[in-house]
Amino acid sequence: MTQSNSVEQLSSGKNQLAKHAIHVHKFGGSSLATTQCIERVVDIIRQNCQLNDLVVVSANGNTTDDLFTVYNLAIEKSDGLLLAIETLEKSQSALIGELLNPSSAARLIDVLAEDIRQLTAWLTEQPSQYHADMLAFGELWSARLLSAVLSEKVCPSYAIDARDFLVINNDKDCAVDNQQSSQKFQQNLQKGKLAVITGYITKNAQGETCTLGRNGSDYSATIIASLSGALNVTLWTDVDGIYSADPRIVPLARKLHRLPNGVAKELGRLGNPVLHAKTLQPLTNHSTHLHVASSFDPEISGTEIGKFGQIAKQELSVTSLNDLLLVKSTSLAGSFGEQASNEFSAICSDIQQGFIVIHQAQQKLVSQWLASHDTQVSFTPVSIIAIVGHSVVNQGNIQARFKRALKHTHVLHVVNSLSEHSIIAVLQQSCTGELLNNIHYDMTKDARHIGVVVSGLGNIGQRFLALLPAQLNRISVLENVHLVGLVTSKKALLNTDGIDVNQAMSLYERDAKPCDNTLLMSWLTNHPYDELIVVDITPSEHFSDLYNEFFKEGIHVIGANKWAASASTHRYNELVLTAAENKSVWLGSTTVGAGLPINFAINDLLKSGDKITEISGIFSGTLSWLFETYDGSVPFSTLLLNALSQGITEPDPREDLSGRDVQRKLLILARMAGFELSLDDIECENLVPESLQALSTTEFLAKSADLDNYFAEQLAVASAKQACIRYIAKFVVNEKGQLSAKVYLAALAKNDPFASLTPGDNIFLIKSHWYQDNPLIIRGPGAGRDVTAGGLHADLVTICQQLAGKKHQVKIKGLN
Ligand SMILES: Nc1ncnc2c1ncn2[C@@H]1O[C@H](COP(=O)(O)OP(=O)(O)O)[C@@H](O)[C@H]1O
Ligand SMILES: N[C@@H](CC(=O)OP(=O)(O)O)C(=O)O
Repeated sequence: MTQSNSVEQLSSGKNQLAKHAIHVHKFGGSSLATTQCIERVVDIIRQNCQLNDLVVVSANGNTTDDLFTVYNLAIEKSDGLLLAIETLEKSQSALIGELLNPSSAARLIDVLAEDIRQLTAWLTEQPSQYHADMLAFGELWSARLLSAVLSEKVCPSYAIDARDFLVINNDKDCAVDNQQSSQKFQQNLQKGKLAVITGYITKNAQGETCTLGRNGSDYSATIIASLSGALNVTLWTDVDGIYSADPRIVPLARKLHRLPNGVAKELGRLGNPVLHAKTLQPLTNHSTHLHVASSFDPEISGTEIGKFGQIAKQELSVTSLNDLLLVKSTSLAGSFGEQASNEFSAICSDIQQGFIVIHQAQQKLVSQWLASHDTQVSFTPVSIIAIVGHSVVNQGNIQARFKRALKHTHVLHVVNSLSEHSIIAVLQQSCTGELLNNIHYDMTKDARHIGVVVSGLGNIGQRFLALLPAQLNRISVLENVHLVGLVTSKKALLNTDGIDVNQAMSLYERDAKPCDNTLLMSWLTNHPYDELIVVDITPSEHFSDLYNEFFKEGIHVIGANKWAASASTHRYNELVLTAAENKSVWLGSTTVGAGLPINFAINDLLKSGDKITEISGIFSGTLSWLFETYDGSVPFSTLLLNALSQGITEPDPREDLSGRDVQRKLLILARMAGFELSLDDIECENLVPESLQALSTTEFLAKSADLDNYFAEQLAVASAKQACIRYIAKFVVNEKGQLSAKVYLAALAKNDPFASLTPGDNIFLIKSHWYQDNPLIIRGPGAGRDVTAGGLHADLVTICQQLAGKKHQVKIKGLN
C-alpha cells in the first residue's frame, strides 16, 4: 500500500473504526518484540485506526528487562557493562535496519547512537541518579521506531515522549496531575498525524523522570484515554484475553470473556501481568470500554472489562504472587494496621491478628515506617494464592471449596480482601505451578457458561421455554446454562447478561427489537460464552440456511427444523463436515418422531457394530390419525376438514397429503443410519391428485370432496382382502448394499403392527443384523407440543453432557 493510499484510507473512513470516537491502542512489549511483530502491529493500525486515535507503546520485547540488567551491571561496576550496552544497541539498530528504508534508518540510528552515548555516560558516572531516565529509553526507542515505520508505510505519524505532558504529583502513588497533564497533552497533539506515545514513563512536579512500575504502560494508556476523552482502550498483547489463571502455567485456564471492573482491578492488584494494578483507576468516572486482545490473532474477540450482569459475575480466577513478606507486630492490630495497609498498598492485612502482607522490595520502607512505633516486628517470606471473582468473600460455598482445595497445603492465614472480590491464602512456601493447577482445577472444574438462543416462539417454542426453568433447576449438567436470545423471523431479544427464564415470553414481548440474519450473526459471532447453542424450533428453510455459518463459528445447533437435515446430499455433507471441523454439535432428534427415541435406537445399534437393513413405519402423526380413523363411514374429506379444525393437519393439508414431509423424515432416518442419499432417491406417492395441486388453499379446501372417491376405492379394495390402508415410509437395503426407499399408501393386513395404532401415533420398525426376524419396534406419540418440547430438552441435556468434557484451547503466542 502506498502512503497516500493509506492516508486516504485512514481519513476517508474505509477502515473499520474510522467513524468512531477516539480509540487508544496500547501495544505491549510482547507485541513489539521483533520485526514481524511490529509489522503485525502496523497492520492492526492500518485496519483499525483513524488519524485522531492514539497509540501507546511499551518498550520492544524485553528491552526494559535488559535495561534493568544493564543498570545492575553498572551498580555492581561489572566488566560486562559495555558489552551489555553494545548488545542493547545492536538489537535496536537491527529492528531499525529491518523495518525502515535506508535514509530513515540512518537518521534513527544516529539518534540511537546519541542516546547510547548518554546512557553510557549516566551508567558509568552515577547510575542510581539516572535509574528512571535510563529505563525510559526503552519506550522512547519503541515509540520513535513505530512512528517512523507508520510514516513510511501507513500515514503521517509522530512520536510523543509522555514526559512532555504527563505529570504525576506523587512519586509513590503515581496519581496524575490532571490539570497540568491535560493542558500539555493537547499542546503536544499534531493535527493530521497519528500520535505514538511512550507508555510507562512520566515526570513528577520537579520535572524528574518517573516510571509507572512494571507493566505500567497499561496505566499510561488509560490515563491518556481519560485525558483525551477516548471511548475505547484496547490493550494489545500476546494472549487473546485474560484467563482464569496464568495460561503459561495452567493449561486448562479458561478465557474470561467479560470481566467486571471490580474483579479486573483486584486481578491487577494481585499481580496479573496483563492488567497493571492502576489500569482501571483513570476510567472510574468514564464510560470508556477496556478490551484486551491479541496482536497475534487480532480477529479473535478478547476480554472486555466493564460493567456486566450476573453471568460474567460468576467467573472465578486463581492468581498467585511469590516473593512477599508477612509483616507481624502487635502494633499492626487495630487502626494503625489499617493505616500501614493503606500506606503500603498491602496485598492483604488482618487488623485483628496484626499483620500485613507486602512485596519483599518494600521491606526497607516498611521497617523505617514501623521503627518509630515498634520494636517487635517479624518479617516472614511468604507467597499467596488467591481466588478472585465478583463478591467471592460473600459466597460461603466458594470459601468452603477454596479451603477444601487447600487442605493438603500449609496455609498460614486465609484473608478476605477489602474489595470483597478475592479470598487470599497466605502460604509459607512458594506457590508452585502444581498448586496453582490443582487449586484452579478444583475451583473451576464445573465452570462452563453455555448460552442458549431459542429461535421460533410458536407453540413448541413457547412450551420449550415454559419447561426451561424447571429443567435448569433439576438437571445438574444444565447448571451454567443461560437463556441469552429469543429470536423470531422479525424480532430478537438478545442479552449477553442473560434473560430471566421465568419471564422469557413477556420480556420478549416487551423488549425484542427488529433483527435480520446479518444482525443476528454479528451478535452470535461475538458472544461471550464458552459455548453457544441455537435451538431452532422454526419451520423455516431461510433460518436453516444459517446453520453453516453457525457451525463455522463453533456454535451448536439443536434443530427441530427438518430443512437442513434433509437438504441435498452436497449441502448436508457440507454441514456435517463444517460442524465436525469446528467441533460443533448438531442434534435433531425431534425432526423425526418428536420425542420418541428413534435416533437413540439407531445410534446405539450403529455404535455397537450392528448394521441396519430396513426402517419402515408411519412417520406422520397427521396421516396416522387420518388413516387409523378413516373407515368409510364418513367421506375422507369430512374427516380431513375435521382434522384441520382440530389443528391435526397443517393449515394447508396438502403439505401432509403430498407425502413430502414423510419423505424428508425417511431421508433423515436413512442418513442417521449411515446411508448417503438425497430426497430424489425416495419415491414419493402424492395423495393429492394433480387437479388439486395448483389451487390456492381455500380453493383446495372447497374442492376437497374430489379426494373422496380415490380413498373410498382404495379402502374398498383393501377391505375386500381383509386389509386396511396406511401411508407408510420404508427403506430397504439389499444384500448388495443397494438401498431402495419409498413413501406410499399401502394396503396392510389387519394384524400388521402398523395397522392398529392409536390415531396420531408414529411407529418405527427397524431391521438389522441383530433384529432380523423379530424387528425392533418403537411406537408412541410422534408429534405434539409436550413431547416435542421434551425431545428438544433431551437434546439440550445431551449437548451439555458432551460439552462438559471439551477442553479449551488457550491462545497464547509461543505456546501454540
Ligand atoms: N490470567 C492471565 N491471563 C492472561 N495472561 C496471563 C495471565 N497471567 C499471566 N499471563 C501472561 O501475561 C502475559 C502478558 O503480559 P505482558 O508480558 O505484560 O504483556 P505485554 O508485553 O503485552 O504488556 C501473557 O503472555 C500471559 O502468558
Ligand atoms: N516496558 C515496561 C512497561 C510495560 O508496560 O511493559 P509491557 O506492556 O510489555 O508489560 C515493562 O516492561 O514493565
